[in-house]
Amino acid sequence: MARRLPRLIGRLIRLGWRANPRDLLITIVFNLVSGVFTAFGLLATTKVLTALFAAGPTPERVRGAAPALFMVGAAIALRASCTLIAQWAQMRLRPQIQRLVELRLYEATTAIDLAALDDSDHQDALQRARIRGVESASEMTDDAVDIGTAGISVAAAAGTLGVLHPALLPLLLLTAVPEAWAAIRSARICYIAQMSLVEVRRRSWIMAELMTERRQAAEIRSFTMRPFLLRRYGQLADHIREVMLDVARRRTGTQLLGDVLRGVATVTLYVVLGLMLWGAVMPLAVAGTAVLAIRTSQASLLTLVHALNRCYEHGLYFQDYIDYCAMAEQSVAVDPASLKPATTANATPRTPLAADEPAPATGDPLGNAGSHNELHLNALLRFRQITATGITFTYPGADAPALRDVSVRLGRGEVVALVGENGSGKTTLAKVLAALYRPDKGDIHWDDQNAWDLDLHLLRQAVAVIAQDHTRWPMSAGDNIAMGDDLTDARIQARTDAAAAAAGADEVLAGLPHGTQTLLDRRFADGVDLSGGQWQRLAAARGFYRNAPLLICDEPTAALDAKAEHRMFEQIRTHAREHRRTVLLITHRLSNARLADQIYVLANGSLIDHGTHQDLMNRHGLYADLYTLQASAFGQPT
Ligand SMILES: Nc1ncnc2c1ncn2[C@@H]1O[C@H](COP(=O)(O)OP(=O)(O)OP(=O)(O)O)[C@@H](O)[C@H]1O
Repeated sequence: MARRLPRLIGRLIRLGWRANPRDLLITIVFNLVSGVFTAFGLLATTKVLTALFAAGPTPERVRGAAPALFMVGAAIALRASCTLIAQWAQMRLRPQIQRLVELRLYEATTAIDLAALDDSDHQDALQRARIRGVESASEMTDDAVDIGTAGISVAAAAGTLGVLHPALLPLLLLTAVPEAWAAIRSARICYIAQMSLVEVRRRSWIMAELMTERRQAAEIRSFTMRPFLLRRYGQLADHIREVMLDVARRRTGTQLLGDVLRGVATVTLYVVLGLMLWGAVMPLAVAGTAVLAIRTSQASLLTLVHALNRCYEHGLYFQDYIDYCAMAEQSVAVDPASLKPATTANATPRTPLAADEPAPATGDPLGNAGSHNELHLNALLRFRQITATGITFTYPGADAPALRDVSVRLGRGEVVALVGENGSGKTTLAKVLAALYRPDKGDIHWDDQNAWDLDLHLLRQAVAVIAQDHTRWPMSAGDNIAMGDDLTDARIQARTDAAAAAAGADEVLAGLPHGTQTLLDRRFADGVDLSGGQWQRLAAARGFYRNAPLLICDEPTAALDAKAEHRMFEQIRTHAREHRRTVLLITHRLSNARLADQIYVLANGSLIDHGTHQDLMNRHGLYADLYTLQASAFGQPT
C-alpha cells in the first residue's frame, strides 16, 4: 500500500492537472488551508479548556476563556468557508477527470486489434477497466482529498497531544493499528472476490441484455425461452450472491476483530492516562484537554485510515484501468494519437478519394491531411495488385487454424469470388485481407509494399467492407451511409445519394418519414426500424459511399429479394468495371460467382482450387459439385 498509493495519487494529480489545473489547485490549496484551520481550532479549544479548568471563580475563568473561544469560532467559520470552496472545485474536477479517463479507454478500445476482442482474458480485463476502473478515478479524487484533510487533522491533534505529554502519542497510534489492519484486509477480501466474479458478471450482463433488449424480444417469446433464460440468469445470480454473502461474513469477522483490538488499545490508553492523573504526573486541566485531543485524534485517525483504505481499494481498480489502457495502447499497431477522433472543428471525411478522382486542394472538405500520409495513401489508392501469400491464421484461443497456407491474388479492376461451404474460412480471409486480423504466417502485399509495414489507418481507408454481420447503427439513415461525414455539405449529400442509388437504398430512404435524417432506432422517440433487406441495402450503400479501390462484399445479398439481388450484383460489377475498383465477393450464390474474373474455392481453411468458372467446371471438383447442385435446383443449364 505504501508503495502503490503515492504512485497512484501522483498519477491522479497529473490527471487532475490535465483535466483542469485551476480546479486542481483550488481543491488542494483550500483543503490544506481548511485542515490548518482545523488544527488551529483544536489548539484554541485546548486554550479554552485550560482557562476553564484553571483555579479561581467561574466568571473569571469564563472571561479568561473568551478570547480563545472567539478564536475557535473564527477557526470554524474560516474552515467552513475553505471547505465550501474546496468542495466546489472538487465537484467541478470530478466530471472533468471522468471524461479524460473514459475517453482514454474508448480511444484504446476502438483502436485495439480485432483479435484481442476475441480473447476472453482480454474481455475480462476490459470489463474490469470499464466497469470499476473508470469510475474509480473520480472516487480516488475524493479519497485523496480526504487523506490530505484527515492527515492534517491527525497531525494537529497528535501534535497537541504530544505537547501535553509525549508518552500518550505512541499509545494513540497503537489504537489506530487494529483499525488500519481490519480496513485493509477487508478491502482486499472485497477486491479478490470482485476479481473472481468478473467473468460471471460478464455472463450475467450478457444474459440481462438478452432479456431486456428489443432485438431478441420476439425470439424469446416465439421460442418460449423465458424460463430457460431466467434459470440461467438465476444460476449466475445465485453464484454472485453466495460469493458476496461470504464476503460480508468475512468482512464482518475482520471488522469485529479490529474493533476488539482497538477497544483494548483505547482502554490501555485511558488506563495510562488515569495512572498519570493518579500519580500526579499530569494536572486535571491537562488531562481534560488530553481526553479531548485523544477523541479528536481517534476520530481523525479513523477518517484517515478509512480514506486510505478506500483509496487503496479504488486504487486497485484504478490500477486495472491503467494496466488495461497501457496494454491496449502498446498493442495498437499505430500511434493511438493518430486514431484520436477528430473534433467537429477539424473533422475531415474519413473517406478517401479514389485513384480516378482528382486530388483535392488543401483544405478541401474531401481532402486528406498531411503530405507524407497523402503520398502513401495515393500509392495505396492506385495499387495494381494485392497478393496474399501463404496465409495461416488462428483465432485467439482456438485449437485449429481458420486459414492454412492460403494464397490469393486480387488484380486491379477484377471481381474475385471466394466460395466454399459454411465455416470454410471465407470471412476470415476477407478480414485478414482488410488488415483487421494479422496472420500468424504469410504476407500481404499491396504491389510491393507489405501491408503490415504500412500505416494501418491509411490502409483501412483504401478498403471498404460490406460485412455479412453489418452493424445497424442507431443513428440517422444518412449517417448510416456517410458514417460521420458532414451531411450538411452538399457534396457529401450528393455522394450519399449516389451511393444509396447504387445499392438500391434510395427507395428505402424515400419511404422514411424524414428521409436521410430519420433516426433508425425504435428505442428513441420518432425512431423507426427497417426490414433485414432494407438494412442490408444501407450497409451496401455504406460500402459504395466509401469509394475505396478495394471493396469487400461478404454475402451482400443474403437478405435481398430476387430483383434487388440481381441489381446489387450488376452494381458490384459496374463498380469494378467502370471505376476500376477491385471487388472481393463472398457468396453462396454461385450463379453470381460464375461471372467473377477469378474464383477461389476454400474448404476447411485451405485453398483447394482456383480459376475461372469454366476452369473449375472442367476440373469437376467441389465447385462443380456445388454449382451443379444449385443449378439443378433452379433448372439452369450448367
Ligand atoms: N471470432 C472468432 N473466434 C474464433 N473462431 C472463429 C471466429 N470467427 C470465425 N471462427 C471460426 O473460424 C472458422 C472460419 O469461419 P468463417 O467465418 O471465416 O467461415 P465462412 O467461410 O465465412 O463461413 P460462412 O459461409 O458460414 O459465412 C469457423 O470454424 C469459425 O467457427
